Amino acid sequence: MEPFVRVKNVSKTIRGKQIIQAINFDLIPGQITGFIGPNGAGKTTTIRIMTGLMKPTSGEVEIGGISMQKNFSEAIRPVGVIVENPEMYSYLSGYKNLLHFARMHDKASKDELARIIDQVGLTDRIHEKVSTYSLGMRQRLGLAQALLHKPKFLILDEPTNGLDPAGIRELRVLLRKLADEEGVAVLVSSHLLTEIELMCDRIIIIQRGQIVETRDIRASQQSRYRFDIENEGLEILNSYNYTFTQLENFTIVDIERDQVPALIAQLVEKNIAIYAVTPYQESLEDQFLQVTGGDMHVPTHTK
Ligand SMILES: Nc1ncnc2c1ncn2[C@@H]1O[C@H](COP(=O)(O)OP(=O)(O)OP(=O)(O)O)[C@@H](O)[C@H]1O
Repeated sequence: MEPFVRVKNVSKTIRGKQIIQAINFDLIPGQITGFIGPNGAGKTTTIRIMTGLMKPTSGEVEIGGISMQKNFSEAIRPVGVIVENPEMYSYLSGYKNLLHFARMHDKASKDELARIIDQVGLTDRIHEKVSTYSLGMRQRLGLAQALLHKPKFLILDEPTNGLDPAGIRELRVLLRKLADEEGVAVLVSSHLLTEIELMCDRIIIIQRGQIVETRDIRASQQSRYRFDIENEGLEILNSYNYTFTQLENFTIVDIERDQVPALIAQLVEKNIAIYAVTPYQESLEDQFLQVTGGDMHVPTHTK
């Protein structure tokens, strides 16, 4: 499918310091992409550029085929942004806040407003003042605000900060629905890898201002097998050109399920002892640490 968002060779230098370097990635309609990286890797900077809060030093962001750098007001139209602490008027009700934002953006009809409020699960409390809302409810109101102008691309920066497990689950279900039913392209940045793992179809890992990995996490979970075999087996894997990773006590081979019997037969033919073969479900945390080399923190952070 054609990407809806294209980040093309985007770099940012601030006061002589290169914060991000020639970043490239695409986002596809209907896909939820997780944007992860160690502290200070450049996530917020990239997101600020993608939402027009910051200009890139070079490169370009295209949304729906329109360059943000050439035609910002057109390009930003289909973008919905959810920030960590959405700005709300706490002395007004949730409903009045939404009406206010609806007037600012587009003319969402009352029916549409009711549908969005229902979608984010705030129908029962929408006429109460925002000052009485929990953090989770404010977050949902922020999401409703972003949904007012029917975004085709939704960016969420650390969306689950302060949400309880039920709130996180609700957000996950809602994002899935928006992606599946309305074809929204979603980008979620988060530190919580288990949450990204449950929520996303794809991950992009950024480290020291560069994209170090783009991976389809749904597919990758089904195409890796763990082989507990004697060491001589590794030569056989090499000779048949399998892609594999040798870990401490076992080997992970990148193969599809229907290739497993053939590999077992090849190993048996060469008299390699096989102790076990199991589908390998690597956690996102393991993948992340492998890719970033355990670099969870870059100490130069001065935000
Ligand atoms: N205005 C600025 N001036 C100087 N350096 C900056 C500025 N903004 C960001 N940086 C630096 O750029 C790097 C990337 O910052 P950024 O906030 O994009 O990272 P991040 O991946 O979002 O980190 P975190 O996960 O901690 O929020 C950091 O080293 C930060 O100190």
